[in-house]
Amino acid sequence: MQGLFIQLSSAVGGLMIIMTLFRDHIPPHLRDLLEKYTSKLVRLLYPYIEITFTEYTGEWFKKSDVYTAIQNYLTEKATTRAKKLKADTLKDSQSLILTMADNEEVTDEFQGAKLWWSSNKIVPRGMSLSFYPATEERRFYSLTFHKRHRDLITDTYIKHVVNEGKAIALKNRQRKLFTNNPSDNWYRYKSTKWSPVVFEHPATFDTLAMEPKKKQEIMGDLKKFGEGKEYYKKIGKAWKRGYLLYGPPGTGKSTMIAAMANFMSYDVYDLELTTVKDNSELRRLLIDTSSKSIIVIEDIDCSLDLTGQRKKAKKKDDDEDEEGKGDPAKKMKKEEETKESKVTLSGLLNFIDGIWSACGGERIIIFTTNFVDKLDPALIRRGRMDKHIEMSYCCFEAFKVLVNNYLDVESHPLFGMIEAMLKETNMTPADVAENLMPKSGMETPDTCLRSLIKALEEAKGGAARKKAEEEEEAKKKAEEEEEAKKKAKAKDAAKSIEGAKENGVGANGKLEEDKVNVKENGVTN
Ligand SMILES: Nc1ncnc2c1ncn2[C@@H]1O[C@H](COP(=O)(O)OP(=O)(O)OP(=O)(O)O)[C@@H](O)[C@H]1O
Ligand SMILES: [Mg+2]
Repeated sequence: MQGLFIQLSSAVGGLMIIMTLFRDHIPPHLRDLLEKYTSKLVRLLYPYIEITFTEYTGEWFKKSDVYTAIQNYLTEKATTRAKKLKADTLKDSQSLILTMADNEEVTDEFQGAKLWWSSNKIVPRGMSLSFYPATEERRFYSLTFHKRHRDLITDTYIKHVVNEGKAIALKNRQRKLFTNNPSDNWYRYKSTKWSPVVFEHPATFDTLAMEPKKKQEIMGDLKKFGEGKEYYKKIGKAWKRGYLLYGPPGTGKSTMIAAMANFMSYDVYDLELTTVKDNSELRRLLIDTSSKSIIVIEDIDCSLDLTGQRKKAKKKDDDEDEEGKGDPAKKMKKEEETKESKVTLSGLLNFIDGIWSACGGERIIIFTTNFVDKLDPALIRRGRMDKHIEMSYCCFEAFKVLVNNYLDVESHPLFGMIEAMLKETNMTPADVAENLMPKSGMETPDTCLRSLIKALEEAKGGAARKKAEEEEEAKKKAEEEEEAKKKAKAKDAAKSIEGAKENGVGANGKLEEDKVNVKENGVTN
């Protein structure tokens, strides 16, 4: 069968060559007829299908998203398979990349089907006015495959290529860190709600000091979330996840956020709540964030009144307002004060739970706090903040990560001593890291570790001193309270004697006894 196909193909090929060579000698009507039937024959015998993807769509200047996705997809294949490559920079990409050179071909395989991709360009002859940017060249990719794979390619493969290409673009893109602008500037010329800077934080889960088990659990959770599009759709839940990071200062909450953003290849929106005037501004800001992003509110207990104090403060204002009715200076002051953030807990909860939270695809929301107990339970209940992560003082496992990061040391005879000391002393990873970091460039790992031991000893001594001082303070306070109680009792007793005297109680009765007691002890029992 294959032999027959080859023979027929060469016959048709021969016919086409003859036609090209003797084109001018063939009468026009016969030439048209021959061309028509030859192309019919070619279509009949040629079992391959070709699809082209052009760089620009019908709209002016609009680069085709599908073309860009294919370009990204083929870039990965081309670097290992193509013989001719060209260096290029893709839009929003971090670095120089190698793409397929023009007229180059790479092969691909998908579920047993073999496919050929080629990159082509047409340079139109002669001068013409064009709306296409830069040059006159029109680039396109051609995909060739056997017609028996038609359904597989058109239904599944092309979608797969486009999705893969988009994922590659996402991974390689220059990520951004956004901070919110005050709303007074939102509608100025060229102004936006968020200001971006390039996000290049080096923290990763590898460099994060934490128990490995806990770290793995968080990474697994994030991975599951990132791949959970269909799952969230199935359970009818908005594709978002909330994390609450809590712990003392310097335990790595901000570092963890950076590591999460790098792990997921997400942008970060750092939301400063104190510059947001009210709930509607908050909503406008949040719906202006893009998909695949982390929205961070640091120190949530400081930026928002979550403990009911806002209501008290407001009530006080109202009282003052009543008193100072008609006073223009007070009125102005009040107007100025009301300009401050009026974002409420319910406003924040509405966004987290409400239908807006489902706009624009996957999002992670992270709150951090130093004082988890201060937070309103409504804010941190499961479902809102799906995962609570405690960032704690440095344990030995975390120390091992830090010592490896800072000193390239995996084991050392001093490790045993440090392990024991870390169990007894609370020291944050930030402090451990600070002590491990070589200061003058003359230190060896040994001297750095000894300096950490010294710091741990001091911290332990300091903690013991602090504890003793606290105990002393508590004892003193208890004694003072006891003394005050005694004095109050004596005062009461003296008062009752006076009262009894006035009422004429016998001079030798019980009252006389009490009087003696008061005189002698300063107290009655
Ligand atoms: N778990 C950790 N792993 C690696 N480095 C850490 C860790 N914790 C702290 N550090 C180091 O200490 C510095 C301070 O940490 P970070 O800013 O993440 O603490 P934080 O918990 O956010 O503190 P705060 O509550 O004051 O905001 C970081 O720059 C980092 O170098
Ligand atoms: Mg922080």
